[in-house]
Amino acid sequence: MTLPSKVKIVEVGPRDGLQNEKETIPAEVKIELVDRLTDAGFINIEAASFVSPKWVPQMATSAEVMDKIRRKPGVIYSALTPNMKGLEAAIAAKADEVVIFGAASEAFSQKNINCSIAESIERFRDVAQAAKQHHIRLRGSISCSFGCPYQGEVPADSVADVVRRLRELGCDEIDIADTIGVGTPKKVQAVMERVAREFPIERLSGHFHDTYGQASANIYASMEVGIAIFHSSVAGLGGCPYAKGATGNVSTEDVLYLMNGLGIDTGIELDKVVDAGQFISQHLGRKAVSRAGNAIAAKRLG
Ligand SMILES: CC(C)(COP(=O)([O-])OP(=O)([O-])OC[C@H]1O[C@@H](n2cnc3c(N)ncnc32)[C@H](O)[C@@H]1OP(=O)([O-])[O-])[C@@H](O)C(=O)NCCC(=O)NCCSC(=O)C[C@@](C)(O)CC(=O)[O-]
Repeated sequence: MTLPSKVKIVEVGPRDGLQNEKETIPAEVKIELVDRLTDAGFINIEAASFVSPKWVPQMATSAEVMDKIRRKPGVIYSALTPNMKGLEAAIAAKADEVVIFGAASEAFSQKNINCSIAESIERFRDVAQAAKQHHIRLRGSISCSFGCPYQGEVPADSVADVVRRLRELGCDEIDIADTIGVGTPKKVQAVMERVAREFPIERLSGHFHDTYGQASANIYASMEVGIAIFHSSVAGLGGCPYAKGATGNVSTEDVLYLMNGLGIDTGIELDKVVDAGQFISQHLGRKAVSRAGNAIAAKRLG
């Protein structure tokens, strides 16, 4: 199978990457991180999450971040919105895109957003209608598409069912997420081929956490079956608070190094992403979780 000549990389570090950090990160650090990523050339950055601050305290600065980042024309700044309260906050914050986020497993849906899959779709219905009325782009995200920390196996048909429901709500793009990083290439290809029967493949994305070190292989395998949109997290930051032990998304630096090596265009400057990864890692007081990021940074030191 041929690989795509160009892929879209959605940078989720400022949200998925930081949401799990225990120490409160000042808004100005989050703002500088987003601005650095804007300068690196991303056309889509997930910068905020309008959820309960009791559930995810780190995202309580989302309104300030969205207000003070330097917006570049043509760049989509996204925010998670699980319900109408979140959507109203996202409209006030002038989000370019809102993300409704469900799960392919009942157990994770309950743990993450405190409702069943069916209830979440009903909650999302109002959010989707309001987003469309306000001409805001709508993305859907499906957690645990390759396995659930609570129920284990997740059938591809379960993922396809949620894709169908999100399609009916009018999603412009749908993320197939490996929340706990358990996916491996053959399984990933099977799930991607199954869900591509429910939704245009060019608007499906792969969101891979790297807990078992499989994310880059899974990205390659996804490209082989036609996926050309991927999420990643600068410095390999992150993990979902409701998936114990889940590490961060695959690092953006590793993904860009892979794409550059394959001659696949991303429009993003790897060196600037390495700078951003080193910036946030220094603030957090720990090394980046990125092989390519750390190797490039070390090489600079000579
Ligand atoms: C979804 C809820 C709010 C439902 O929580 P709930 O308890 O069912 O909602 P509620 O309506 O009963 O409200 C409870 C409290 O939350 C407040 N509230 C209610 N909604 C909002 C809101 N939008 N923004 C701010 N506050 C809100 C509401 O005002 C109330 O405040 P109180 O009266 O107790 O002071 C809750 O379960 C929640 O916030 N969960 C957090 C989910 C989350 O952020 N998870 C991590 C992101 S998802 C993820 O990382 C996975 C992903 C996307 O990356 C893909 C992958 O890898 O899998």
